[in-house]
Amino acid sequence: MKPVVEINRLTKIYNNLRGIHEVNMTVQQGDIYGFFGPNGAGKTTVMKIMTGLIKAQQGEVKLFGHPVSTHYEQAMAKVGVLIETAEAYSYMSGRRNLELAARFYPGIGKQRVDEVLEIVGLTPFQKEKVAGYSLGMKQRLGLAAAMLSKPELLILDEPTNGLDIEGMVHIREIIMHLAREERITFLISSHLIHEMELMCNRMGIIHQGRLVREGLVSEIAQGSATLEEAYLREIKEVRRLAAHA
Ligand SMILES: Nc1ncnc2c1ncn2[C@@H]1O[C@H](COP(=O)(O)OP(=O)(O)OP(=O)(O)O)[C@@H](O)[C@H]1O
Repeated sequence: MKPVVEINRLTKIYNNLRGIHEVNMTVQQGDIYGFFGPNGAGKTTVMKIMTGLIKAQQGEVKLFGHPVSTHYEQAMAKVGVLIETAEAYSYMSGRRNLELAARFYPGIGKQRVDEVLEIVGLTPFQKEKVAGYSLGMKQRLGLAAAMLSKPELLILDEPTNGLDIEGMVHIREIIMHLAREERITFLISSHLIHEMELMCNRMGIIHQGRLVREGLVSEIAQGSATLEEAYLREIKEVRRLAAHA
């Protein structure tokens, strides 16, 4: 089966010489893929290139077999995106925001708005202004907007960032429900290893702009008491090798 996401030798170096170097990643259909790394490791940069928000200097991203840089519309046709905190018009209701977003997609109407509100648990609050929403509710509204077009792949950058425990659990439950019931493939970035452990089947670890490990979460955690311990061991080894290079 063709991978849903293929990233090949992706490189982008900013003027300050930070960025990402030769990143290779593969997401298979049905994966909940955790893209894990500390603050500043390069997760958002990769995701912005993947979704055409910025350009790479080198390398390629293919979504459903289509290169993003040359065949953007085909590549993004079955993709929903939530990058950084979801932006919404705060003086409008949650529902009105979704209705406006739905106008971008031909054939997506009020019925789909009802469906996505239901999936993210915002039906009771749909008529309230977004200004009165909690951060968790705003994130769920962003997730609802990303789902409007019935995507087969959802790319979520730090979807639980800043949320309290209940907010995190709620987002996680929605993601796992969608993966199971609607067969949506997920690429989710996070700097919270516990989230990866609870939610993802496969993961990639990015460290200082380089993908240092990719594989099944169960494989990566093997031989360690926790995934956190496995990660720390991995990074120690990367630093040891770098010191001897
Ligand atoms: N527009 C920019 N100009 C210069 N440097 C940048 C820019 N965007 C990101 N960087 C740098 O590139 C590196 C990777 O940043 P990026 O935002 O991709 O990391 P991240 O893993 O998403 O971090 P976080 O978890 O904090 O969001 C960081 O060192 C960051 O400071």
